[in-house]
Amino acid sequence: KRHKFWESQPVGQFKDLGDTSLPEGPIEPPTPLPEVKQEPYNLPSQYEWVTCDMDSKEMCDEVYNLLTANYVEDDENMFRFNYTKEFLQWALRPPGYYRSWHIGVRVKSSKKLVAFITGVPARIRVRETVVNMAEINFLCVHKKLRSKRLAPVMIKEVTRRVHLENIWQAAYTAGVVLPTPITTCQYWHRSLNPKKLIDVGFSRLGARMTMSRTIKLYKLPDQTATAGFRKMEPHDVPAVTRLLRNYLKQFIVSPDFDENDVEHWLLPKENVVDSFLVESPETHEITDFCSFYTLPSSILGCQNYSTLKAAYSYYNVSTRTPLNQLMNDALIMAKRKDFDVFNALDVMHNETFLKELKFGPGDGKLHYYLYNYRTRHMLRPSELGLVLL
Ligand SMILES: COc1cccc(CC(=N)NC(=O)c2cccnc2OC2CCNCC2)c1
Repeated sequence: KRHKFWESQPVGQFKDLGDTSLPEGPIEPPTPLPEVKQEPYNLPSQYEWVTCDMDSKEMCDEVYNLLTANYVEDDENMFRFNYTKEFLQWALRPPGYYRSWHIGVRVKSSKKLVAFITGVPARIRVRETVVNMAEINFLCVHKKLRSKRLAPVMIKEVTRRVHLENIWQAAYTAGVVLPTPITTCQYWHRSLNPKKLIDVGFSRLGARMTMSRTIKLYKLPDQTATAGFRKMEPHDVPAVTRLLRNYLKQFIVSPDFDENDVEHWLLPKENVVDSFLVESPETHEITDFCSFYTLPSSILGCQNYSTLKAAYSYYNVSTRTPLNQLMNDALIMAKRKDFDVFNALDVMHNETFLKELKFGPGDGKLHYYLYNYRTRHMLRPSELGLVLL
């Protein structure tokens, strides 16, 4: 399948895959800032660019409504991501964010928001090199405007605005194969509310399984098992930052989080992100950490339910508590918070708990990409320490 647009971009090309003579690192050098295109790319004449100020309630509502009706669906078009407004405000306003990287496209006549793409700044380490990157996300074109080639010009425009801030690399994921993934992850699901998951068609009753047997199979205790397991609090930020930085060192690609980043991305925020840690009752040392973010999905075409409440595994660190026990406590907390399913990718050490804690494989893959940065080889998912929203 020809990738007309991507073959023109500084990304690893399929034809270069075997070529080990190509060094790891930037594919193209930075452009001198005065030479970066100063004016926005041209849109088809009936459309105009709009910078989406997520602090504005009206703008946030418009973005939410566009995504709720037009964003990513599963392969069988039974579910569509339903990011909440508070989640979008959290995801798009991390330390050092640029409002100009929250880009919308309006119809000039009706002023209707019909497309969206975003970037947020992130320091990402690749082996020993920390690179200032943009994390690109929420690329969405209204269903009625698909295959009008809007996506390429939106990608070029967000790239131009990122270049204006002297940033030359980016990280993004997609459910489709583009030139060229740095790794391809399998996603897994752990049922928390199997009856609802079967009712809405997310899961199927196993062969030779009754509903009551299935409910019993996925039943979880009411109480967590780990002594010292508790919700993360603001005063934990320095210790959690140390724990997480030390743990992420072992992966080839991972965020280079500082205390400001940890405060933003990992302090609990209701209906957005939950995080827990283990504080040793004897020494009061923080020895383990687990977290998950809240990303509901709309259930398309179902009478009884309209929303699937899903938790997505975020960053987890185990140095004293066995990872399986730590993650089982995370499942117990997710169940207590009325989540229907707990999702995870096979990144970092997740493989160990996926099998043990009754996760089932999903029916799709998530591919990770770097823009303008070549890695020597493709990574195994277990070498990746980066979770994007
Ligand atoms: C259950 O509702 C869905 C609604 C839309 C798509 C999918 C399947 C899917 N594409 N899932 C994932 O991409 C996925 C599965 C497990 C963990 N993280 C994931 O994606 C995250 C990270 C990338 N941006 C979307 C959220 C499921």
